[in-house]
Formats: sequence, structure tokens, C-alpha cells
Amino acid sequence: MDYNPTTSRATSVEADAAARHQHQSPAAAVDWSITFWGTGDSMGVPRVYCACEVCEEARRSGVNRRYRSSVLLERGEDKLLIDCGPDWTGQMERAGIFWLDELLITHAHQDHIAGLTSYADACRWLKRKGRVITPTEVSDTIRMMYPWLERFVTFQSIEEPWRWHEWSIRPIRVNHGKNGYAYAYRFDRVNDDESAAGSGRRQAYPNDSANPGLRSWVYASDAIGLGEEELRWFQELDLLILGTNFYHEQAEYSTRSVYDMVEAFRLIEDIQPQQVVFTHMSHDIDLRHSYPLLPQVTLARTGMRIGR
Ligand SMILES: Nc1ccn([C@@H]2O[C@H](COP(=O)(O)O)[C@@H](O)[C@H]2O)c(=O)n1
Repeated sequence: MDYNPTTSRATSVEADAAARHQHQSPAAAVDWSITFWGTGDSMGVPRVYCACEVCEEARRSGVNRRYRSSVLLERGEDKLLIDCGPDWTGQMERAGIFWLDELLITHAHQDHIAGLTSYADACRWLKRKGRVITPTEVSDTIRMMYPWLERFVTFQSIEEPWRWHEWSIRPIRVNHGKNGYAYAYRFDRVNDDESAAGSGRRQAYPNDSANPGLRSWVYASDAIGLGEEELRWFQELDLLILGTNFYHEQAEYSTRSVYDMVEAFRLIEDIQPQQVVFTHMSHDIDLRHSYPLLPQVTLARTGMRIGR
């Protein structure tokens, strides 16, 4: 996996947008990448009421400015956004993207779905029907919360591994602590030969075996205390993107809903992913500080991009 955190800056999203505006062909975007549109916990950073050092820095210079968690998986024109929280409109603007056909949703909490109302407005104005991919138990809740959405979006149920371009996407129902359950998604890249056959894409997106890019990864923004059943799907990963709200959260366990970094280290030692990126971070985390981390761990930054 080609992953260089030192070149991962907020501007990479804008650079992509600029490249698109210069009419680069999809062949120039060589492979799948993941861009962090949001890396914050449910309240984002800065928290509106908070004058802590991290929130103040986020207001001033913005290293710690964190939008609600969301990542874009893309290769050229193929784009899949995971989650659509309340910062979605600004995230689209910053990326220079005007339309997304498909959204994949992890769970029906506001910090992951509140942007769906704006997405529906975009569908309405553009007279296009969007697609919201999520397990039925999640779409049932979304339908109750926003009954008008279905006029503008189609809900696509995902219960089993589901094929999206070269990816097999497996929903994994994960413990979300006091907040119930959420879904993580495991992405496994299936045989390129098969999916490229006849598509004319093989030349445009060469699969360089010396540098295979993203292959198997999990996005688990909202999970805690995962057990054996869930962790079956967290094995042999080249990348784990894991939500960690705090470095070491002091609150009583029964009141919590997301891993902290100290707990995550134990998880990582258990499942041994090659690379790990922590996301869904609260104002407890100051990106100006250097935390004791495991060598394979990086803290996500707004706009950070993984992949080629
Ligand atoms: N039924 C619920 C419960 C909570 N929420 C929102 O989810 C967020 C929870 O924060 P985490 O740190 O546990 O991800 C927070 O914004 C709650 O308002 C909800 O929408 N529905």
C-alpha cells in the first residue's frame, strides 16, 4: 500500500478537484484511494461551546479542525462516500465535487446521516435519484427519521458481501456500546482480471503486483469492545480505519460507545493489520502533540489521502 502521511494534507482534496477541472483523464488517477473528508467525533472539532486549547486552535489555524467522520473511496469517476453527516455540504464544496451517485451508511446516528437531507435536496434540484446503501435495519430507521427522503433516494439493502466495482463489501454488525449497534464495512478487492475483462479499464488502471495498492481494509468508525464473532472479519487487513474518540477515555465503560486509543492498541496487537488510521477523534486529541502510538498507527487528518 502506498501511503505517505507526510504528503497527506488538507490540500490533497483540493488538488484532486483541481486535477479534475484540468480535464485529466481517469487514466491519470491510477488506482483506488481513500480520502478523509471528516475525522471528528459526533460533535466535531471545534465543539461549538468549547474554549479548550484544541478547539481554540481548530478555530485559529485549523490543524485540529475535524468535520464529522466520512471517507471517500474513489478511482477516477467511481466514487463511494461512506457516511453523510451534518458537514456534508461543506465537505462536497471542499472536494470540488458536485454530485455523488452512491452513499454507504454505517448507522443511523445524526453525525453519520444528518447530511442526507441536503443530499436529497441535491437530488431534487438535479432531478437525479441518489442511492443510499445500508443494511435494512439502518434504512428502516432513516426512513422513520426522514420520511420524505425516499422521494429523492433509493435505498439499497446490503446484508451480505456486495459487489461494487472491484470491491466485495461486507457489512459487519459491530458493538457501539451504549449507543447500540453500528456497521463496519470490510472491503476486499476481487480479481482484477475478472472485473477488468472487457471493460477497457485494464490499461487505465494497471494492477502493479510490486505495489498492489489497497487490497483488504475495514472502516469501523463507531465500535467498541469487539468480540470474536465481529473480529472474524478484521483479520488479514492491509488497512484498518478505526474510530478512537480519546487517547484514554476516563468515562465509565458502560457510558461509552467508541474505542479509545489505548484499547485500540490491544486490538491491533490481536489482529495485526499492516496499517491503522485512527479517525472519529474528539477534541481530546491534539494533532500538534506526538502521542505514544504503535508504529503502524497514524492519526487521520482532514483531507488525508491513502492510496495511489
Ligand atoms: N439513537 C441515537 C443515539 C445517538 N445519536 C447521536 O449519535 C451521536 C453519538 O455519538 P458517538 O460518539 O457514540 O458516535 C451523537 O451525535 C448523538 O446525538 C443519534 O443520532 N441517535
